[in-house]
Amino acid sequence: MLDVSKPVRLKVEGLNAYYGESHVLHGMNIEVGRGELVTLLGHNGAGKTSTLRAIMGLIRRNGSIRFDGDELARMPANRIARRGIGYVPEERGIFASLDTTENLLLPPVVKDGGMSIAEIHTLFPNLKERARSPGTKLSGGEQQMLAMARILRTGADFLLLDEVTEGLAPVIIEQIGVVIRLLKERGFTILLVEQNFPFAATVADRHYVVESGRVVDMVPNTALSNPDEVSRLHSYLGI
Ligand SMILES: Nc1ncnc2c1ncn2[C@@H]1O[C@H](COP(=O)(O)OP(=O)(O)OP(=O)(O)O)[C@@H](O)[C@H]1O
Repeated sequence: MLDVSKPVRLKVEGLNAYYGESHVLHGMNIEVGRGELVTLLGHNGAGKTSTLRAIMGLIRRNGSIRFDGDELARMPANRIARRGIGYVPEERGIFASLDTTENLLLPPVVKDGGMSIAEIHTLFPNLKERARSPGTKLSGGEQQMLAMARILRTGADFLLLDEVTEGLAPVIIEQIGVVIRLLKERGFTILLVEQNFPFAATVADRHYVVESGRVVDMVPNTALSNPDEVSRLHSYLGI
């Protein structure tokens, strides 16, 4: 259940989205309360990434996307980013020709309260050590940390994170988990797309299960102490 003590920041209702003629989201419904961490789980091609893209205005969509009381569904992408929503795409988007610090400084600041470079270096010590390394020389884990870090500098306080653990070693996944829990403690609100369910269960408040472009179930993380709930979730995910 949505924690009623937390005001809703994001309310997606009846969201449809399209790539050209291809209709990929079929009435998605999602709510994320202030300070919550909510995941989108589901098979490849279920529509998780497309949901994040539709929220950001990067693909054609209709339906309702209320964010902090404003309707985003008809807003262009550049205005949506300025509302304080930070998107970390699966492909990370690190510029190979720029070094770590140049990549870090690239996205424009959209809101007060963003992290300073010093704070970012405390959170991600690797990025300090690698400050002058070109993007191409960073490991997958360092690239992922950089992709998250540069959004934290912009002042965005609502994060859309797409598969931040994909292809990373367990020790790096653990570090990313520490950072995500710390961000939550600092009041960030996070919508996380994950294939790695064991990881998702260590950071999330609730999980939405996505199938064929719609939400088919919602499971609070606290319910996972019940083995029946775990096997229900596993059966959706084919674990
Ligand atoms: N650029 C694109 N052009 C056309 N169709 C696309 C494009 N990107 C995704 N799709 C289609 O949209 C549907 C939803 O894909 P989406 O990437 O949102 O799924 P996902 O749940 O994020 O899975 P994955 O983990 O594989 O990214 C799929 O049928 C996919 O083939």
